[in-house]
Amino acid sequence: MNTPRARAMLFMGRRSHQSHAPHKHSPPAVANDLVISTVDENSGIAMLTMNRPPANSLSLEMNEALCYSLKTVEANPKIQSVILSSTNPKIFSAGLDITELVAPDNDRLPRFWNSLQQVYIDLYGSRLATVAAIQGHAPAAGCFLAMSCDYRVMSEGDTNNDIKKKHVPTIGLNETQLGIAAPPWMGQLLVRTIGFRQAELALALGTLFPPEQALSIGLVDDIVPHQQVESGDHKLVDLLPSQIKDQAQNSLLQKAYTQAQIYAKIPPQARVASKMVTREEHIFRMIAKRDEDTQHFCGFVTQKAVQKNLTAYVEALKNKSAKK
Ligand SMILES: CC/C=C\C/C=C\C/C=C\CC/C=C/CC(=O)SCCNC(=O)CCNC(=O)[C@H](O)C(C)(C)COP(=O)(O)OP(=O)(O)OC[C@H]1O[C@@H](n2cnc3c(N)ncnc32)[C@H](O)[C@@H]1OP(=O)(O)O
Repeated sequence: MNTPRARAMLFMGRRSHQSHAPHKHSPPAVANDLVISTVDENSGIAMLTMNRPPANSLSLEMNEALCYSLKTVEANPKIQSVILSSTNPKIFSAGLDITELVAPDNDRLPRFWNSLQQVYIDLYGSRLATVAAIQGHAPAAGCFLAMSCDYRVMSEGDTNNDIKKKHVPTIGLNETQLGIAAPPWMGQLLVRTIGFRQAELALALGTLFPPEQALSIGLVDDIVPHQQVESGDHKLVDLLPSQIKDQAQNSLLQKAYTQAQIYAKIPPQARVASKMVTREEHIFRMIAKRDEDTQHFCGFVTQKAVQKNLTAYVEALKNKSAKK
C-alpha cells in the first residue's frame, strides 16, 4: 500500500484504497444540496459550502457528499485551492450526526464510519490547498474537518454587549464530555496541530476553545473580527449562489480567500510534495488499520453504557433547542 505509486495516487486526488470506497463516480443523490460547490477557474479557487441544516452534522450522506464534492473539484486541473465553509453563520459543523450513533443499524454503522474515514483520507490528503473558514461552532468532528485543512481562519464571533446577540464560537475535540473518545487518528490530528501536552489536556477534558485561545495554542491560524466588508473584492463572490452571497462579504471569507490566493500562487508540485512530507505517513498508518478502527468503533459505540450516555446527550440537545 505504501508504495510510491499509492502515495502519488493519494495526493493526486485519486483514491488508492478502493475496497472501502463509499461512492462510485455518480454523485450521491443529494450531494448538490448538502455541499454547495462554487468554482472560479480564473483564480484557481473553489469553495465548498456545507449546507445540512440545522447544524451541518456529519451523517453518512453528508460524508459522501463532502468526498464527492472535493473529488469533483480536485478533478479540475485549473483549481489549486478550496475554501471549506458553512451556510450556517453560527455553526461550522456540529460534528458527527449523533443520531447515527444512537440505537444504530448494524449494517449502516460500519458504512457510516467508513464514510468518515474517507473524509479524513480525501481531505487531509487532498492535492488542493484547503482553507477552513470557521464562522461558527466546530466541536468534535467539526474540529476534525477544520484540522484536516491546511489553514484555519476563525471568526471572533459577535461579541455584542446585548446578550441575545452575543455569539462566541468554539472549537475542539469534546468527545469525552459525551462519554466517548475521539478515534486515535482524530486525536493524533490534534497532537499534530497543537502539540503533545496541550492535546493531552484538551482530549482528556474535552475542551472547546473560544477563538482567541484557539489562536494562542495554534488550533487556528488566524482570527478575524465579526464584521461585514463593503463588498467582496474577489470574483468568487459573483459566482456564489444567492443563499451564501451575503456571507461572502464578511471579513472571514475575505481572509480565507486571501489565504487561498497565496496558496494558489505556489507551484503546485512543490506545494503537494511538501504536504506529503508531513501527512502521508499519518494517512497510511490509518489506512493500514482501517478495518480494525471500524470494528473498534462499532464495538465501542454499541456498548450499553455508551448508548446510555449518547441517548442522554441527544435528549439534552433536543431539550435545549426546544427551550429556545
Ligand atoms: C477506547 C476508545 C478507543 C477508540 C475509540 C474508537 C472509536 C471511537 C468511538 C467513538 C468516536 C465517535 C467520535 C465522535 C466525534 C463527534 O463528532 S461526536 C458529536 C459531537 N458533537 C457535539 O457534541 C455537538 C453537539 N451540538 C452542540 O453542542 C450545539 O448544537 C452547537 C454548539 C453545535 C450549536 O449550538 P446552538 O447554536 O445553540 O444549536 P442547538 O444546540 O440548538 O442545535 C440546533 C439543532 O441541531 C441539532 N444538533 C446539534 N448538534 C448535533 C449533532 N452533533 N448531531 C445531530 N444533531 C445535532 C440539535 O439537536 C438541534 O436540533 P433541533 O432544533 O432540536 O431539531
